[in-house]
Amino acid sequence: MVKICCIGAGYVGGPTMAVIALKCPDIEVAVVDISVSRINAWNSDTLPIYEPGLDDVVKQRRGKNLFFSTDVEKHVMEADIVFVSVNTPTKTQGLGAGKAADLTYWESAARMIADVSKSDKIVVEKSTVPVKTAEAIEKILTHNSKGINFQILSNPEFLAEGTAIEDLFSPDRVLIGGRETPAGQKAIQALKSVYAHWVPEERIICSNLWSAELSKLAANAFLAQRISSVNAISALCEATGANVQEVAHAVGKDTRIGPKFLNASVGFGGSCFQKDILNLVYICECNGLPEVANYWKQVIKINDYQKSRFVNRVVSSMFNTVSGKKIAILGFAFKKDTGDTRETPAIDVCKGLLGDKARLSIYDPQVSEDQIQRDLSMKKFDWDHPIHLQPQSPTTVKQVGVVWDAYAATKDAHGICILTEWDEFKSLDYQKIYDQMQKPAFVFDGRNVVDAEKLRQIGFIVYSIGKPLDEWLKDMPAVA
Ligand SMILES: NC(=O)C1=CN([C@@H]2O[C@H](COP(=O)(O)OP(=O)(O)OC[C@H]3O[C@@H](n4cnc5c(N)ncnc54)[C@H](O)[C@@H]3O)[C@@H](O)[C@H]2O)C=CC1
Ligand SMILES: O=C(O)[C@H]1O[C@H](OP(=O)(O)OP(=O)(O)OC[C@H]2O[C@@H](n3ccc(=O)[nH]c3=O)[C@H](O)[C@@H]2O)[C@H](O)[C@@H](O)[C@@H]1O
Repeated sequence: MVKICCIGAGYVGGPTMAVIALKCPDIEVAVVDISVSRINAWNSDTLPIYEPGLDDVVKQRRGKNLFFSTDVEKHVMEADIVFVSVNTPTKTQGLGAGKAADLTYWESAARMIADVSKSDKIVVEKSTVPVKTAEAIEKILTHNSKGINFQILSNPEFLAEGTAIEDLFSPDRVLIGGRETPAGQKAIQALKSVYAHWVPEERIICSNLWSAELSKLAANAFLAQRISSVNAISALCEATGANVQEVAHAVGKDTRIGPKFLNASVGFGGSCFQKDILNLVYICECNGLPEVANYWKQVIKINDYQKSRFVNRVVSSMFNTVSGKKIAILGFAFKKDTGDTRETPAIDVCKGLLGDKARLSIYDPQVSEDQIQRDLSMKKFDWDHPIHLQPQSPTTVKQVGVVWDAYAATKDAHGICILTEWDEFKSLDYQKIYDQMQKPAFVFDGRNVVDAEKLRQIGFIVYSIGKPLDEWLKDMPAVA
């Protein structure tokens, strides 16, 4: 029986391996991690991550051909194929701080593989890494190996959170990069035969190592660029009276452009877009390409602009001060159908409002109070480290309350900011909410989820990203 071991039981390692175990009953899959609490959760009824459909897949295969363990070395030693899906955060100190990928966790995993291996192995980069990382990993593995043959493959993951299981069941493509040598090609075929259990052959793309590594960074950069493009247009829409949804619809009808990923928003979040673009920028700079670096940097600058533009709009609309005012924050996760808050735009918006001395009452159906408090007190990029190595927040942010219901969050509030597009926010009883709020009552819809006209009829002053402005808002320009 082929044995697979995956180092890193996170958002990628857990779901990816669970699906491989489901689709390949003839393969034994072990997912290992240094975090005891994460592995305990994977072995319990409450999985460490919320992802639609995941519980079912795990329950079907756990204990049969899917195992979660902290015995990292044993499972690596026994495996034929080792996936590495550990954190690759942005460096916060030293050379390349604020941009370059921190490969500490990757390097320690590679060194451990070299130390414990007693048989030939295929080592698969599942984490998103800088282009040319495979070369460095090869050096680590071959330097310490006692005549053992390691083949390195790049097999980046393209799943999106919230739809991870769907994406894994039916991926647009699976990308496998390897060395252009007979041994490299044989390794590619071995990994291809795993995916071929359920992915049609024409969707499995093979390439050289560097193309595979770079394709992942490029794909995320292109996706984020679309959002920054539509968000940039949303600012112009507000200034001119155009409606960004109508513009996006018209633009997306061009089959060369396509309709997906054109939703204007308060900004993109998530663990990867910003991190991967910063990484791309750094690689361009290191390769003497400052113009290319600056081009991609702009995608992040527009994203930061969009978040601060939103905060300015809230403050300026409310007579240029939110000091002491209660603001309800509906939604904290970086998108719907996930409890993940990594780089969520809600963090920057909340910090911006707190900077203006607002009192916040936050509700998200999937995010705990502890998580929100940690997010609001953590330093930028600190979140992207194994949980037990993250700084614990010594204090809680006093002006922040977390409640378990949208009605409690909005009671006596002056304004509401919708920051995640949870479906339930579309069908709230807004009349009831209006009745219990301070007047004038404001809704700032950062995700364009509410029916603005209906809310205006109730009496709300409504701001929707990229939509024609209320007279009230026109009179209160948001100047930083
Ligand atoms: N989250 C996502 O949707 C996607 C993430 N990626 C990439 O996949 C990689 C992993 O991301 P996530 O799964 O989101 O991160 P995560 O933080 O959820 O999981 C990483 C896990 O690796 C463990 N770990 C770190 N060093 C270890 C070591 N030496 N030995 C054993 N375990 C170790 C950590 O304890 C943690 O549980 C990153 O490079 C990310 O860019 C790629 C596609 C999608
Ligand atoms: O490398 C990764 O981590 C993953 O990053 C993204 O997936 P993810 O971050 O999980 O979620 P997305 O659906 O891409 O959303 C990212 C952010 O963009 C925002 N977004 C998305 C689409 C859109 O039209 N507008 C918009 O503001 C979302 O609300 C969210 O904050 C990519 O979609 C995945 O292909 C990739 O594998």
